[in-house]
Amino acid sequence: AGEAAAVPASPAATRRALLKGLAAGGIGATIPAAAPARAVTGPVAIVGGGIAGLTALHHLREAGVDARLYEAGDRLGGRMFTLRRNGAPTFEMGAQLVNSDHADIHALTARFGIPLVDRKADTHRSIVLAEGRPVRDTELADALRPIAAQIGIDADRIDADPAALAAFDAISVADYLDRHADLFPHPWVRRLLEVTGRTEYGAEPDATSALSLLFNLPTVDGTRADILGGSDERYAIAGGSGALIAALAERHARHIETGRLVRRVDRTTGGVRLTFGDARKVEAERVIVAVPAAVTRRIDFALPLPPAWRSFIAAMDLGRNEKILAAAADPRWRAIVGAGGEFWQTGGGCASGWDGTVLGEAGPAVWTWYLGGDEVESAIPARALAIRYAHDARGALGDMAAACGDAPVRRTAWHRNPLIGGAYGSYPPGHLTRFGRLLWIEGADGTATQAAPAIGRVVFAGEHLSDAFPGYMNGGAQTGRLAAQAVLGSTITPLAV
Ligand SMILES: Cc1cc2nc3c(=O)[nH]c(=O)nc-3n(C[C@H](O)[C@H](O)[C@H](O)COP(=O)(O)OP(=O)(O)OC[C@H]3O[C@@H](n4cnc5c(N)ncnc54)[C@H](O)[C@@H]3O)c2cc1C
Repeated sequence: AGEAAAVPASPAATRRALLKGLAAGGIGATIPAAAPARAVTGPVAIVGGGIAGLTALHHLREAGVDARLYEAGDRLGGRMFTLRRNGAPTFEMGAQLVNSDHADIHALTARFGIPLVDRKADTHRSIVLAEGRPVRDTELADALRPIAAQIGIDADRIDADPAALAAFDAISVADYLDRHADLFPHPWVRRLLEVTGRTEYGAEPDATSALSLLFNLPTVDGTRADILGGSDERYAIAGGSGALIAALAERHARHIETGRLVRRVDRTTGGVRLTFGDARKVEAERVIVAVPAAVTRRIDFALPLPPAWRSFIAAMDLGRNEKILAAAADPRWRAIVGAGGEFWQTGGGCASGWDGTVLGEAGPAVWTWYLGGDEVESAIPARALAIRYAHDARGALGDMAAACGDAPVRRTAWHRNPLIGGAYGSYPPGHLTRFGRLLWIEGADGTATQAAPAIGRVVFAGEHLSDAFPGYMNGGAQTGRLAAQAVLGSTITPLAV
């Protein structure tokens, strides 16, 4: 559809393999024993009504378990939030894009009969603007080839030697790029790697492990380069990500309570007790805690947890990303990048953008400007930022300022939301070496080969605990499914619809 096929890469498989390497190499924290798989008899409480908690609820209810979900806010969905206001454009405030290998999201949407819209079906292009100048595809491939080859060599070393893996994780992206300064034919090539890292991890290059370079960053093959190797961002949920949340909520409405902030989890003789912000209490046999990484430590876990888990909870954090969403009366960028293309730039303005229109329904087009790391701290109001970014990107996208005109603009600021605390899992140097053995790892048959988040009566879920899909809706749904499996003591096949 106008763009060459993606360069084959599989960041999800790479990350899963690296985590298995950490476990095999005996590096990092000791794995607490997983809860023995045994059928649950009493009620199960689920804390957090994002996709992780809702998926856990769904699978438990389908298995006939007496499960109940408690969400602190007055809205379900967490970081999946399609904002609809009468008379205003529909804005996708959080997650929007679904990859081809996001099996749990594919399965859940199919289960509820919600189509996934193929964003790449029509003509589209990716444009890179280097210091204001559009870069041709072959020039991009030539510029990235030396550093991509070096990353490939390091990936092979890591595969062969777990100690090399820890050494690689110990340094930051900035350290790695400094070490290989001679591999950048132009300064903008390094800056491009830095901006893609900010976008994907929400952290500055000196605060992100060099391992991240092996996951989502550029791949080169012949004359073709992919900025986000392997993350094909091919689909969007028809009617917005909120459509899946609405379907799950409707199906299980009688088992969901909103406005229920859990402050404390403690032990009873037969199970656990949750204490809410208003001092009310409920008891359950097990609890699945599916709140974002950064707010897990606001819950008082007054029961035995392995010291490694206490350290993990203290260290878990989220990167900072946000969207500036600008509705457009005249989406003239579609003639340039199409509805499925994207824009990247180094040197000024916003690092990336794409058509963020909620697909599968009528309504105005929306452009997404995507900010990461320190960019989110800008105190400039959303509209002024949108105009500034449009001006900086005009060399690639044409007159965006005129396209968006006076149409509504929204800014998302997830890092300021006290129930969320950031965008998605962030991995500073050394973090995965220390805590990689505490994540879920899924085997080829859909069962967990590492179930460290299942600790007796408490089971943790959430995108930040996923082996292969952190930072994605799919990581939330996958860990919710694995948590439900741990409680049920039996396997749920992700592709069963
Ligand atoms: C700007 C942005 C863009 C993104 N884009 C994409 C994308 O294009 N594609 C993609 O796949 N992913 C994307 N993501 C990531 C995706 O949104 C998340 O990975 C996923 O939605 C996380 O789901 P979760 O259930 O783990 O957590 P959440 O959605 O954060 O849900 C956790 C819930 O717990 C609740 N909670 C917190 N504390 C308590 C408490 N004490 N008691 C009770 N409830 C509590 C919260 O209110 C929240 O509802 C994006 C995220 C952001 C921020």
